[in-house]
Amino acid sequence: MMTNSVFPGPTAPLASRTARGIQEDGTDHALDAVSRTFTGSTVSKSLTPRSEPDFMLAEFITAMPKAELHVHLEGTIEVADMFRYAQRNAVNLPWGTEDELRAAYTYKNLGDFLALFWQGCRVLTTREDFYDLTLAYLQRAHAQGVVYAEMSYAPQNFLPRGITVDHQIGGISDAIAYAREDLGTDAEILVIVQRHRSEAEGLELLDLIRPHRDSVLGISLGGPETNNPPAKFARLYARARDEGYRLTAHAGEEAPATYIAEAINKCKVERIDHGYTAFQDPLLVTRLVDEGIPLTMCPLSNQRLQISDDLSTYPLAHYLQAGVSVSVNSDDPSYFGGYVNENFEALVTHLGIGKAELLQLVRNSFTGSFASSSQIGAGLAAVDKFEQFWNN
Ligand SMILES: Nc1ncnc2[nH]cnc12
Ligand SMILES: [Zn+2]
Repeated sequence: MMTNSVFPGPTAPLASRTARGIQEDGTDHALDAVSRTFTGSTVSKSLTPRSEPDFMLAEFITAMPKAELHVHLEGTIEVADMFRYAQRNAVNLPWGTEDELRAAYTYKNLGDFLALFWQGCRVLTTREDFYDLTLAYLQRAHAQGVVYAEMSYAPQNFLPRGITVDHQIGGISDAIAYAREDLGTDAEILVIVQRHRSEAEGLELLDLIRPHRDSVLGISLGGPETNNPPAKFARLYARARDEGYRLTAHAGEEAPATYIAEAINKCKVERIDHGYTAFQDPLLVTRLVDEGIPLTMCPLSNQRLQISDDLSTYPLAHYLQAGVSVSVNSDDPSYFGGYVNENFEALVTHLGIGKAELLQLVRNSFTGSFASSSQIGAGLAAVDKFEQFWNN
């Protein structure tokens, strides 16, 4: 299939997969060699964070085969494309120039960000827009070594403007088919139910997407978290489970750990998006390990939304050490200053993690996915092969 996109594809070249060897700096970055205590939101550690990721480590990050499990398609509109979509669809934007738009990308909190994010959604209108948006993300993800992506999007961002789910899911699915064939990157759709809307509206959404059941792998809950607890959607999740969807929810992004426990207990989710605040309840962290419930964490998002004011105390290190299946993801990459690899690089820079942790994180990205067991096996085998290749 040929793409009919009017947008230029991303230009980032695939990093060489032939480069070998990481220069260890004498300090082993393996977590078990590190003394870490975790109290409240503070991780103290003996490692010195790097001022920036080593060149070779950045190359290692790009070359690692990986899955991305938490990315909002609407959050992948690049600044220049925002203006192109707006022009093509005759949508007025409140920003006159790309620089003005970029200057608006500072957020006090999640609500502040969502107000801007919803403005951005207004430029997407046609089936072709959804196709172009999805393909542009998958090309970028492919260039970053992503071999499998679970891409979220919220149909309720578009339904009030009369944009049908047929156009939305149709455009996204066509781009997935193209990327699978042309890039070899596989992808699935997760539909987000907006938590500030009623459960009844969410149930109507389940009715609307039912004809596309085969194109949608799972359901998540997104939007403003505080005062919109998961239990509000318990019936919706029960129905989604009956219909065979895989289940996840944003929880513990800005709200306390009780929201994470509630998503697991009341909505029976299999995975948690973010889970940043899990550290507030050590028994919950143990439960995540014991029950194998993964967290899809997004460091740059948490930093830009002022959830984590200092990535050198980012709790991912603690969760990884405790044995939680935590993965690294970009959330809304064009709004938060980086795609998945920039998120990995931020962890190297601020937490001082090294190759062993990076490999564990990408293994978790496959085992924590909703892919079939054969796809997960293939992803893990690709990581094993990569590790052997790199070590020899
Ligand atoms: N970070 C985020 N949290 C909740 N809902 C979102 N929708 C898009 N980005 C989101
Ligand atoms: Zn998210």
